[in-house]
Amino acid sequence: MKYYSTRDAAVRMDAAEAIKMGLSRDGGLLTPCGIPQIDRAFLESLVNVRYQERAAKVMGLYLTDYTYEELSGFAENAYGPEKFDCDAVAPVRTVDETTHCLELWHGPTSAFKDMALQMLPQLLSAALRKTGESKTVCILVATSGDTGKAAMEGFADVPQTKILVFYPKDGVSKVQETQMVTQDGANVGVCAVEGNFDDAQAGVKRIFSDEAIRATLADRGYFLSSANSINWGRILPQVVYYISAYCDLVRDGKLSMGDKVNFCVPTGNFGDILAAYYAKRMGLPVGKLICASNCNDVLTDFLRTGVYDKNRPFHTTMSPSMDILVSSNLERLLFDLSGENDAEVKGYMDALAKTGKYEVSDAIKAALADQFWGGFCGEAGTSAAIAKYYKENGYLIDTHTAVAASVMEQYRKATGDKTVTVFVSTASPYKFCDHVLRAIGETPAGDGVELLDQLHETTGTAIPRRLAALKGKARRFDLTCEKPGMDSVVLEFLK
Ligand SMILES: N[C@@H](CCOP(=O)(O)O)C(=O)O
Repeated sequence: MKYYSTRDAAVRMDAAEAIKMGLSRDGGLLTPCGIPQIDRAFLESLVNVRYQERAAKVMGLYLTDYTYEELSGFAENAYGPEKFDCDAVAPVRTVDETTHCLELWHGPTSAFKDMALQMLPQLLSAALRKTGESKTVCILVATSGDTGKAAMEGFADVPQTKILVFYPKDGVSKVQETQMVTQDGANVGVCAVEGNFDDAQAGVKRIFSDEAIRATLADRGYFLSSANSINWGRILPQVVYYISAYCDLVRDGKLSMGDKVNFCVPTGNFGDILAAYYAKRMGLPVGKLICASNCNDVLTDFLRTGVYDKNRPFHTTMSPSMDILVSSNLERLLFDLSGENDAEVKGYMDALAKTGKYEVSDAIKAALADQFWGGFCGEAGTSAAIAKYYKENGYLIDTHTAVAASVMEQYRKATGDKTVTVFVSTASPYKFCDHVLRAIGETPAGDGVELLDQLHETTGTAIPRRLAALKGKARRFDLTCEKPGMDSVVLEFLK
């Protein structure tokens, strides 16, 4: 399987090269040339096997320059009991007969990003070997809260790698910030940016395409790559859990093989819901893909009108990981829906860069309407969903999951669709204790990690082990920069 760029389909490379590069030189996203198809027999073969085996089999369809033995070993390392607090890895929890929740936060940093970021460092290390690379790779990350910590945890002390994370100052939760600034590892760095996530992401992309910076770093023995979902090595491990959830529902008698299921995904950078889209394109029986946003509702408007317009206020919300107005992975979706038309996609992206806005073709609008449904939920609705699930189901969910739960209800009301629906739970409620406590009627007595015990004592739920260990952990990083200063931070980090 070869990979090409969404902005230049003439570019061709193996998976190892694509994972190593992270982003194509032309600014496009590296994407598989063709989507492998799975059939009923393939799905049946996964029903009664462990998550690790499902992961190796699904990823093997795309990573044809990696052996099954390699992928299977990586999956064992990534998803073992020393990393995940649950044997099922990504368990599906039943809420009622037609509603299930896919819990993706049982990994070391309590967010869904672990599902890919426990895998990506292994894929990348193998890619360095396979391509005979002698330079050290520096992973640059922009985060709105969860990716940064998960990437640092995955890459900490991995040989031939360094990792530098930029997060929006005042744009992540206190627990998320504490997780990042206390990270262990000799090869890690983190810096707050005076701006929002879009500023941090734009800065990272600008540095990637700056030839002068690349040349300077090459002289020093470094090259840059990404651990954001612009890297294909981030998306692919995420495809696995949609297929796995389907297999669990069949195994547990909640679905018959071949029945359709909807997925409702809390969405920011569009990587997670894109993974669900790829699972559907591969042949997984999926009905609607429900895209849930917080009050940064650019995707809701886009899915309803075909006009993407980021010229609107940026809101800082209680679901910070979704505080995004430029959703990078939409580009891969547009590439697929346009029939891999690189020129068309490049046109949309150029317009976005110039005017902050583009309108897709009628053909793409029709495909979006057929496959997706978009909705958003504001702050009051998010709190109400947390309270409802806790009081009615005894189920404690975080602020991002609550957005998905609320939008799923909106979808059902608007359409009357009775299809079995899985909403995706992307983070532990313990990462957002203050908002979760308030939503269930408590007054937070403190801030950040001080609230872990209060949430535990109020709800009787378990504090994730690694979050509990943050209490009293010393801060290692205290760096802040202005937006234009990100370049200097990179050059200083890689001196
Ligand atoms: N929600 C993210 C933002 C970056 O998204 P990614 O999936 O491209 O890494 C975060 O938590 O940082």
